[in-house]
Amino acid sequence: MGDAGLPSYPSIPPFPDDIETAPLITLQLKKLLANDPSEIAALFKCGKELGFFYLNLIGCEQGEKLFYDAQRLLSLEKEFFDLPPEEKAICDRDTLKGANGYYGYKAQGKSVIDAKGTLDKHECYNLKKDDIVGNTEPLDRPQLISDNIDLFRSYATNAQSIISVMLGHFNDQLGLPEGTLQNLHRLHAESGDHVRFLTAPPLPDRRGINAGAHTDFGSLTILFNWLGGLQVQLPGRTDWTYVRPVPGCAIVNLGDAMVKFSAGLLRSNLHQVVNPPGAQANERRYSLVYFSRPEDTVPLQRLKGGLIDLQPQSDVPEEGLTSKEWILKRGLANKVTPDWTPQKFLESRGTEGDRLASN
Ligand SMILES: O=C(O)CCC(=O)C(=O)O
Ligand SMILES: [Fe+2]
Repeated sequence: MGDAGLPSYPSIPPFPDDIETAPLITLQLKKLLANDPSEIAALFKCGKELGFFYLNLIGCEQGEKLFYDAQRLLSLEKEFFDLPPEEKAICDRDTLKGANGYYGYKAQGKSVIDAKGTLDKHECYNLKKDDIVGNTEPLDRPQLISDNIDLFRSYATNAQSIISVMLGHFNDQLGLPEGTLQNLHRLHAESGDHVRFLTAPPLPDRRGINAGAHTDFGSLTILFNWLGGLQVQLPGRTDWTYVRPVPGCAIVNLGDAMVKFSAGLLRSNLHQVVNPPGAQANERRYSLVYFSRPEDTVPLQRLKGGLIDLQPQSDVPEEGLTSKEWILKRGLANKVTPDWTPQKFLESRGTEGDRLASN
């Protein structure tokens, strides 16, 4: 039994009670699955206002399965990062065949977190949904990952199905033709969806940023973290506010694709990750993320119909990159390479570009 009274939840030092935390709304997955009208309205409001919310997974079979799979994946994640470097090198993103330089393992300090060129403080491993569910040939990976592929499959298919329910509600609230958003995110179509393992050691001075300010590139993100450190920039503010991890809840946020599809009606909020606060500061931090993204060939531009047609038209023509092009543009521009420039980094920013520029 862990801290939260939930079986298999890890024992961890408490998140401090004396720091400001972001007022994220808690939505009940159980109610969203049951098409509860007030929960659906609350989901839409969260999407328009902060773009981040807690999703309580307890109380329904699908949610509890996701929650308990996430706890098992946390143990696996710790084992993965403890593998010797030569094992992790099997799936190094810079040499991994078929990874486009993006999927696979990234060692600490291999990307930059700001335009000054500051190096990141985290390690991560991105395992593609297409790989997990058999849409494409598996990329090379350590045996540990292959041995646990059933757990990844259970987790990814369940996450994708929960995301599809939420996309359906956004679709209907936006007044789009039935099934529009869900049909741009089909499980068996190739996309940039992936499961991410992410870890960072405690920083030497217990301060500082381990993942820089960003918005997520895709549609919806389901995030599990156990220690604090995630921070959001609340609307109208330029400082950063911690998001308290809540046992039994995932943190869900909208990405840039939702902003583009909805012509700015929905919000993809800036966030960053710093060293855990208070009594948690000496701990290694882990997170587990499911990123959903539109299918590879989908152009990232405003959809037609419903409330979107009432959004202002921009004078600047839309770039209209496909989902795959957008991910690679954003995902590769922060790599430490000989030709990295601050300009390249700035040009690769997401829909938050204007907000960052105004800070
Ligand atoms: O580790 C976290 O809490 C957030 C991670 C994140 O924002 C990301 O991987 O995009
Ligand atoms: Fe993120």
